[in-house]
Amino acid sequence: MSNTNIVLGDNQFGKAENHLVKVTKNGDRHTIEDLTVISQLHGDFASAYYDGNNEHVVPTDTQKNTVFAFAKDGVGSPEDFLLRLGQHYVDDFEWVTGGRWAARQVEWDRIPVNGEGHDHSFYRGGSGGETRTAVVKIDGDQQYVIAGLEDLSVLKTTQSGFVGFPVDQYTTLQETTDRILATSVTGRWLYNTTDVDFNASYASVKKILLEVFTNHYSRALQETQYLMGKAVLEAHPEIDEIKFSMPNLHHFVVDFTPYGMENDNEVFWAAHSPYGQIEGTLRRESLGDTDKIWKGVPAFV
Ligand SMILES: O=c1[nH]c(=O)c2[nH]c(=O)[nH]c2[nH]1
Repeated sequence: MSNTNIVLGDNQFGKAENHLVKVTKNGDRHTIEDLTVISQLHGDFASAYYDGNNEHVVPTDTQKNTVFAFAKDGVGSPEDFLLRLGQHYVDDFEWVTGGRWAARQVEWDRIPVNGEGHDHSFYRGGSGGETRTAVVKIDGDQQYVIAGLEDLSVLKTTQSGFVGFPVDQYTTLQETTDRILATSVTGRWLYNTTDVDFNASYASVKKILLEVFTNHYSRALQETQYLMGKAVLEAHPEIDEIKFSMPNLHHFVVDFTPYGMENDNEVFWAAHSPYGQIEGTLRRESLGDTDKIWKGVPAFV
């Protein structure tokens, strides 16, 4: 006989997709911060689920309002903003023990006019088309910060190959020592402290990812991913772990022989799907189990 007792397991609730744009006006010179925030609370909410008793239920509408109200004092960095937001709930509502707050931030760059960035007109920035991400989790007196980026598009036209793979009856792939390597980097990294200049750290991690992508002959996207993550951890002692998901965006050399022409790695068919999906975690060897921290964070492996 199966056990028919149904009990409440993990739960959280809040407001998603709070799209916030903060304009900071320094005279005529304006700046923009554009982020989409989700707020979710953890704590003693069992009686809401079991009995419809809402006395502990901080309304999702209030959580939405709080996101916008907190932006009045400026955002600064998504990580600091989420830490401030999250700690407010833990400090002000005794039955809230923690939660998960996350943001996706896009950049706006000044439109250049006569060689100068315009005061109040902007266009979408992010040189690689990426979106910055941040997640803050609070669990009692523990604060965890996971920063990241999504869809940083990179491509190199040579210095990449793929040889030495096993061959079976289904293998048609030819070995190559010269191919296009293209991917769209999604990564998240876990800080071991909150005492960080998060904007500077983000800029540095992005720079390292881009530099390492360029600076070696890639024998596989797996190797390139490892080198990118290793370089981040070596340069940033405040980061303990980094996770990646990278599509291998195949560029196939178009066969020109039916046209009596040669194609010397010049014309490619950029296939959209299917694509390889290369995922991995790089971490300090001494690091303990972090599964609890990553739980509920949109991630990969
Ligand atoms: O860098 C690569 N990694 C793979 O795992 C793989 N598999 C494949 O077909 N091409 C490639 N390229």
